[in-house]
Amino acid sequence: MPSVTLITGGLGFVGSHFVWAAAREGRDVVVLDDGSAGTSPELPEGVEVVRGDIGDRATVGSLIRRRGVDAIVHFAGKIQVGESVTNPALYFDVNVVRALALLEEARVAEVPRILFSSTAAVYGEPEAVPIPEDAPKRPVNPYGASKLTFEHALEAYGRAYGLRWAALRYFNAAGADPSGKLREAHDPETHLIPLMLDAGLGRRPPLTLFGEDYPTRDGTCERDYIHVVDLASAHLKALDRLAAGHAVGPLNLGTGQGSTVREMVDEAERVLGRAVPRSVGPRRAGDPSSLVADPRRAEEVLGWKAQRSDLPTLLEDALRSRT
Ligand SMILES: NC(=O)c1ccc[n+]([C@@H]2O[C@H](COP(=O)([O-])OP(=O)(O)OC[C@H]3O[C@@H](n4cnc5c(N)ncnc54)[C@H](O)[C@@H]3O)[C@@H](O)[C@H]2O)c1
Ligand SMILES: O=c1ccn([C@@H]2O[C@H](COP(=O)(O)OP(=O)(O)O[C@H]3O[C@H](CO)[C@@H](O)[C@H](O)[C@H]3O)[C@@H](O)[C@H]2O)c(=O)[nH]1
Repeated sequence: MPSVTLITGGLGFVGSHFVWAAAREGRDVVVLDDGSAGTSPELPEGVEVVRGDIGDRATVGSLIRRRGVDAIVHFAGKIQVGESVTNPALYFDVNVVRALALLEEARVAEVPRILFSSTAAVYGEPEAVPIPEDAPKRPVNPYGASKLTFEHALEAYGRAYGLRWAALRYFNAAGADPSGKLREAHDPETHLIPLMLDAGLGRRPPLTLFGEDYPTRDGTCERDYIHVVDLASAHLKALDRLAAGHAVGPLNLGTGQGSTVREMVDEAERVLGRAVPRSVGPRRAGDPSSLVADPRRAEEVLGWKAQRSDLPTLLEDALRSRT
């Protein structure tokens, strides 16, 4: 029987890019999204979109059975670090309680494999960068804690029930499809790249740099920005590996190269050809100083390497999607 993949959160930033990548390879996919992020990206013709909650077991179960789903790629969730500090109840509800309902329904329906969007936030403040997968996991915000909890559930389901799973720990998802038809559009937008490009384009207020007293080379936070198109290709490879009967487990998806906030702003100014108005503000709660992936395990296991994540390409793609 041909494979059918259920994509939760397929109307979101990373999920919509994955839907296109899968469809371009002729894969059969169905999207489940409750629309809570308020985005409605253009998706490939013919892709079924079910409006529903991952925690609604009746909806999930009937969808899995009706479409014959044999793999799940689970992107749906709440994603803002700052909001998770002020409203942890929401993060544990969506990212843990409802996600566990999805997982349990998948088990009952005998779905053999699942890919999960995890995050660098599971590591917290790392002891050393670049960060390998077996580094200590001590999240410093409820967002990271909620994602790590779901990873623990996957591990336990794998051991007890033979579920084959991968937890793909993205570092900072960024960029956009080179066609310009998809874009990073969170509401409210909290991510650095859209905020700084829009500030440079005069569409938003000046950018605030959150802190300049971090122990990094220029005092601003360092992150590892990974293009969504590279994320999508890693997911396809991970799905194939699971389908071939292999275990995958946790994998970092990053480039291994960190960029500071100031370096990002400098590169954005070059790509924009104009200044990004900005000021320096206090630190944002829950921000680790430096998060850079050691991507070697993903490269070995998946035979994958980031291709479009160099800063000029990544920012040019992001800019094209906003103009
Ligand atoms: N953007 C990043 O930098 C980044 C980094 C690391 C990990 N991640 C993870 O990747 C995943 C996707 O992130 P994104 O940036 O595309 O976020 P996004 O907000 O654009 O997409 C999430 C999607 O999930 C949907 N959703 C939320 N709650 C739902 C529910 N209860 N039931 C059904 N659908 C629901 C939303 O409507 C949205 O379309 C998330 O799990 C996030 O934690 C993102
Ligand atoms: O107006 C802004 C917005 C961000 N930043 C800084 O820019 C960096 C990147 O911030 P942001 O784009 O908000 O991403 P992160 O907070 O690093 O979090 C992202 O990356 C994490 C993994 O690193 C994921 O888990 C999260 O889902 C995703 O939101 C951080 O140092 C922020 O302090 C600013 O200085 N000013």
